[in-house]
Formats: sequence, structure tokens, C-alpha cells
Amino acid sequence: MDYFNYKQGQLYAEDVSVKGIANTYDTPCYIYSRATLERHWHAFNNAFGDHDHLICYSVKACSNIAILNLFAKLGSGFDIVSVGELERVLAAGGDPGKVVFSGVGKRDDEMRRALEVGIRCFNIESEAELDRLNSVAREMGKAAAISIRVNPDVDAQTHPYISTGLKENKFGIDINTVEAVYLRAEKMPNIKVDGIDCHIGSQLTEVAPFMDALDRVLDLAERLKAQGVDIHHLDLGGGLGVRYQEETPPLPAEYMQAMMQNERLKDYQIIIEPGRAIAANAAILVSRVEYLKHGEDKSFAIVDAAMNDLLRPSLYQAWQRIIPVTETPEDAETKNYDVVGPICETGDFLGKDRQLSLEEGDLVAVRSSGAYGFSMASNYNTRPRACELLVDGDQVHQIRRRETIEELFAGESLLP
Ligand SMILES: Cc1ncc(COP(=O)(O)O)c(C=O)c1O
Ligand SMILES: N[C@@H](CCCC[NH3+])C(=O)O
Repeated sequence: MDYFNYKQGQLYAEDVSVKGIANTYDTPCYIYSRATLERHWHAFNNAFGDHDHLICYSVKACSNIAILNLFAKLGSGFDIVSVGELERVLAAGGDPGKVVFSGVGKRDDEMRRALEVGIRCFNIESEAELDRLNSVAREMGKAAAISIRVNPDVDAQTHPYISTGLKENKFGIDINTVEAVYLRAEKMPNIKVDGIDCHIGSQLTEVAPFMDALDRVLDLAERLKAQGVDIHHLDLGGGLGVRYQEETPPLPAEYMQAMMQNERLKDYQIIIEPGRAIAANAAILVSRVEYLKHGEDKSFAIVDAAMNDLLRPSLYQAWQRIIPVTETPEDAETKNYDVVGPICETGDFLGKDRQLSLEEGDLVAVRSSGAYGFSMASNYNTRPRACELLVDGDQVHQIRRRETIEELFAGESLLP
């Protein structure tokens, strides 16, 4: 079921008209559906049945604290990659004991803060990081629980920029050489080996690469056990894709069921770190057409959202559906548009070659914008970031107001 639907020719977010929201809060704005976010989270959670598990929602996908708070209330854990994300989780009422810390470049201060609040686990990405964590934990008189992120050399068959599980990627430690690192970690006084971590990439549309990676991780857990290293949890990462265009990724429940069928999983607590599959289709980015420009070969719809608001099309040539907020009548004349923003970059577009019927002042919605949408937004061209609104039934909550222009250079100063 989709919570962004046309009713009598108008696009609705749950029970609220998108046009009404845009007129009240101005554009560009992100509109999230609470029901969709929660439904997706539950789809993962329910698939586990009685199996010991923890869902660590990947904060980077969409990190608004109101949204993190929704997941915290459901009992979610969180996957973070910086102390900033950790502070967001804490501000949102998240349980630090359910936080896993990923990322290749954790600084000492980040490790310290994470140890201070007592996170669940550090996902270690290199031997140097392991040594650093051991010494930071020693200074604090603590033991840090770890898993090592292994690189299983599996091709995730996704965009090269978001594929992470190949030998040539910067992430994790080669699964074939990681045993020696585990044996070292096991002997470190301020490290407590707890699990194995693996994340092979994002926007995967098949289960096969996940299953391959899982098999390799399970083999490793058995080899480690034989050498006296007990593995308690397996963190399978995130990465499940969504439908942006014609992709047919498995649903969260189907994906989870496929993984859970592996008999060998039963001995371990399972952690997963989904981001996109929970958040992407839970939001739209709404923008207003400022100008229409008709060239000889091309027409441009210049809208008030830009690559600073939604970077994915520019960065990955990602395709996201763009629909009019007022439904186009069947007999309306359409034109082929590039939907572009006001930023001074040729790469500033939200979509190319879209058949649309538009007039100045019309509203358009970019679908599937909930993941890596606002969280990747910037102030490029000194543009305030969009506001974020969450619809809950017939209620609209402003969960982030638009920045003011003054805020954009508030930390800067003239030379004395
Ligand atoms: C370590 C880690 N975990 C989880 C995620 C979330 O991935 P996704 O949004 O594809 O589920 C990512 C991003 O790819 C990641 O790098
Ligand atoms: N930002 C990427 C996903 C990055 C995954 C992070 N590990 C996207 O929009 O598709």
C-alpha cells in the first residue's frame, strides 16, 4: 500500500493534501509519511519471528531526530557512522546500548564518546583502528565490544559508488586474512570480540549476493569457533534496494525470510542495518515550477529544488519519479522536460526527459526521496536547506524548519 496517492485529482500524503502543505510551509519541502516509515520497520522486524535480533536503522539514510524518535519508540537500534549521528540518536531518545558504530575513519574523540555512553558494538574496519580502539578503551578503563567488518569480495551488482563488498573497495578487512586479526583482537585486554559484520553495498535488487556473503560469513564464524573465538552476533549490514523505476527488489519480508532460511543462522543473534528500504519510499520532495524555458531541442522546467536538496540524480545519475501534484488530465498536452534546479552547475537536475504537462507555479513531487535525500542536502550556492514535514494521518508536523539565510553564514567572521 502506498501512502502518497491521488484523491480527486490531488496528490495526498496520507490524509493531507500536498498542495495544502506546500502552500502553508512553502517549497521546497520534504514530506514524510509516518505510517510508511513504521510499516517498513515492522516488515523487517516481524520477519525475525522469535529469533534473537536487533534492527539497527542506518541513521545516514534519513537522520531527522523526530524520525529517529519514531524508531526508538518501536525499540529500534541504530547504525551510526559519526559522533554527530550518535548525538542525534541520543537526542532522539535512542538507546545507546543498541547502537553499532560503522565507518572506516573513527577518530579518538568519537570512540571516547561512544565508550562513554556505552554503545553496543564498534564495527572495526582495519587493524590500525582496532589498535587505536584498544588504546582508547584502555585509557578509559573500559572494554570495547567489537565485530570486524569483513570484505567478502562479493559483487553487489549495484552502482560502483555504492558497492562496498569488493576487494578494491576501502571498506572492511579481506575475509581471507581476517582470522589473524580476530586472533589478535581476542588477546587484547580492552577489546571484547562479539561479532562479525558485513555490508556489501546499497540498492541491491537481488538476494543472491546477500546469500553469498552470508555463507562466507557463516564459514568464517565456524573457522573462528574452531580456533577458540566465539562469535555471538552476525551483523548483515543494510543494502536492500527499493523500486525507483522498474527495479523489482525483494520486499523486506521476502529478503529477511530468504536469509532466515539458512539453518546455520540459528546460533547467532542477527543484527541488520537497513536504511534505504525503510526510508526511501516514505517521503516525497515537493518543489514549485519557477520558469519554463523552451529551446529548439529541449524544454526545461526550472524548479525551486536543486541538487543541494536532492543530490542523488546529479551524483549517481539516479532516476526518481517526478509527478505533478495536481493530476494531469488524460487529454492534456505534455512536453519532454529536463527538470532542473537554479544552481549554477550543468549537473543540477532532478530528472531528465520527463514527459509532463506543466505551467509556471505548478507543484511537482519527486518520489522515493526519503533516503539519502535531506541527509545529503547541502547549502551549496548559499541555499537554505528545505523544511521537513511529517504527516501522521490527518496531522502535519514540521520536524525541521527551513534554515534562515543568516544561519547559513552565522559561524563565519570577517578578518580583524
Ligand atoms: C555500513 C553500512 N550499513 C548500512 C548502510 C545502509 O544501507 P542501505 O541504505 O542501503 O540499507 C550503509 C550504506 O550503504 C552502510 O555503509
Ligand atoms: N547515498 C547513496 C547510498 C550510500 C550508501 C551509504 N553507505 C544513495 O543515495 O544511493
